[in-house]
This record gives sequence, C-alpha cells and structure tokens, in this order.
Amino acid sequence: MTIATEAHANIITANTIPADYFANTKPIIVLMGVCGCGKSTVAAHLTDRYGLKYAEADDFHPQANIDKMASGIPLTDEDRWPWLDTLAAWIDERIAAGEAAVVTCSALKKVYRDKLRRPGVVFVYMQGTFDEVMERLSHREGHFMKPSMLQSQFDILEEPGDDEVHVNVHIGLADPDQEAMAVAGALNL
Ligand SMILES: Nc1ncnc2c1ncn2[C@@H]1O[C@H](COP(=O)(O)OP(=O)(O)OP(=O)(O)O)[C@@H](O)[C@H]1O
Ligand SMILES: O=C(O)[C@H](O)[C@@H](O)[C@H](O)[C@H](O)CO
Repeated sequence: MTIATEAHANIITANTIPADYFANTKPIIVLMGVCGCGKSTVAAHLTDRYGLKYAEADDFHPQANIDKMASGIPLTDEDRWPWLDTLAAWIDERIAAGEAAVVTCSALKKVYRDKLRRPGVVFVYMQGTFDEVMERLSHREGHFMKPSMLQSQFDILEEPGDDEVHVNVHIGLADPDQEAMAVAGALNL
C-alpha cells in the first residue's frame, strides 16, 4: 500500500482516471513525455516496488530508428507507426494475460497514443518545461539521444487532453522515488 503524502499530491497536477476504471482490468501504465523527462527512471522505481511487467519503448525501435536519432535526425510518423504497433502488441499480450504493466514511451502525439489506447491503459504524462527537461538531459551520460534533439520533441508534443485517461506529473519537484510514489498514489496501486 502507498501512503501518499502532501508532497506527493503537489506532484500530480491532473488526474482524469474514472473511479471504476480498473474494476475489470489491470492498469497498463504508459509513462510518456519528451526525451529525458524521467520516464525510465520512474519506471524502474515502480517496477521495483510493485513487480510490474515492463516494456522500455526504446528496446522496440528498429536499429535504423536508433541510428537516425543518434545522428541527430528526429523520427517521422512513418518511422514511428510500426514501432507503435509492436508496442501495442506487447500491451495486448499483457491484457490477455491479465497482467499489470508499465510501458515507457514518448507517445508525443495524440494519434500515437490512439495506437496504444485500450481499456486499462492510463497515460502518465511527465510534464516539464524545456528548461526543466534540458537540465535533466544535460547531466545524462551515455545515451544515444542527445540534448540537441529536445526541441524537436517539444515541437510535436501534444499534451494529453481531458478526453484522455491520464495523470500529469510535474517534474522537477521531487526525487524519482517520490515521483514514483506520487504516480502509485494517483493510480491507487
Ligand atoms: N526526479 C528526478 N530528479 C532528478 N533527476 C532525475 C529525476 N528523474 C530522472 N532524472 C534524471 O534525468 C535524466 C533523464 O531521465 P530518464 O533517462 O529516465 O528519462 P527518459 O524520459 O526515460 O528519457 P528517454 O526518453 O530519452 O529515454 C537521467 O539522467 C535521470 O537520472
Ligand atoms: O518518438 C520518439 O522520437 C522516440 O521515442 C524518442 O522519444 C526516443 O526513443 C526516446 O526519447 C529516447 O531517448
């Protein structure tokens, strides 16, 4: 059980999950947002604490996509469709097996999220300003995605709307474990 403190409550700035949303389905938590917002870090804390199945979307990219991003060229929709399809298939397997899961996926546009949207899927949007995310990215080492790619991610970002089942996490207010606890509290994990 999670004890949500007042500090945790401040991190969550929106929550549109209907009261009975998980009545018949296990949660499939899609941590989304621009590169470097902290998705993988929070996912590690959530999976450690709750033993959830985990898919890191970067592991589903074909090598050509990784090479493209590593050379500083943003992906196009055409690059992303097949990648999103493989992620959606992974989610379907979890749902068929009745397993709760965490997926880290940028899911920057609504049409990308539409590919992943299913009963039980909740988007956890890690929201920060360009400067807040750049602060994180500029200290990250050994990752193929360079800070210079951040603007291209913000350029196409469509934040989840009220018609999407989602939780907003405001980054930069707490350490990763507290962020994970805030997410867990919002989802009643
Ligand atoms: N709550 C936090 N406070 C401070 N730094 C953090 C926090 N969460 C993550 N970081 C740091 O920010 C950087 C980016 O985090 P992370 O790699 O998890 O982002 P990501 O969204 O998974 O990125 P990508 O989409 O590029 O894989 C890392 O160096 C990480 O250690
Ligand atoms: O849609 C995209 O452009 C990609 O998913 C990127 O977001 C990267 O894979 C990720 O951020 C790695 O750092």
